[in-house]
Amino acid sequence: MSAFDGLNVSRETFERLKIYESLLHKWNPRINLVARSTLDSAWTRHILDSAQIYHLAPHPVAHWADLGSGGGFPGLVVAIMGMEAESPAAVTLVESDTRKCTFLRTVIREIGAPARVINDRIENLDPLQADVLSARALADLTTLLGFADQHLSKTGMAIFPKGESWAKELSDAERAWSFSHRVAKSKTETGPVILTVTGVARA
Ligand SMILES: C[S@@+](CC[C@H](N)C(=O)[O-])C[C@H]1O[C@@H](n2cnc3c(N)ncnc32)[C@H](O)[C@@H]1O
Repeated sequence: MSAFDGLNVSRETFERLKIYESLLHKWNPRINLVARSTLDSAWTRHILDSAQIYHLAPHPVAHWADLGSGGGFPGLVVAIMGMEAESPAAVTLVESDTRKCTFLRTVIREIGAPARVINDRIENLDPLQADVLSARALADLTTLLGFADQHLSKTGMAIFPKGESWAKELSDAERAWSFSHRVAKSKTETGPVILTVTGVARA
């Protein structure tokens, strides 16, 4: 499979993602944006893995917020993929690490992506009122649902990729939160899933 297959995007979007990938390779030795062991397979492990999250959202989306973005996964991939259809129209990336924020702003500027970066802790922010909220490798589901309660609009959808312990996280979270969910299998790995969650409220 070539890098272009598996994505189902235009040549222009593909070229933008390739610029992002090359900046990731350039910056990663100085700032640990992704684990060094995953850099050689960054296209699959990070870019394709994030691209599948884009397709799970109910487009068109006005405001997408990505929490704990790190090197931009999935939020910056989502912002780049959405440029042609203008969905999402705006992306907010929240990241507490200042050096990672500098990287994110550099990629955004180079590509002209419709994203802004908030360099702060999630807990400090006023409600973002996002239509879609994503977070990859940030926290357990119970904690993530607390963030969704704070930052997702009432009719919004949260999208959380989860590892093999997802079923246990789900039953733990159901003790503290009431919500509806769907489970989609990851297309890039066997075992992990992507949870889409709506209607989050305290149980
Ligand atoms: C394990 S990394 C995952 C990064 C990215 N989402 C990914 O999947 O590659 C978690 C990121 O969340 C950031 N982070 C952790 N807690 C945070 C908080 N409370 N507010 C904002 N950022 C946070 C960390 O600085 C780190 O960059």
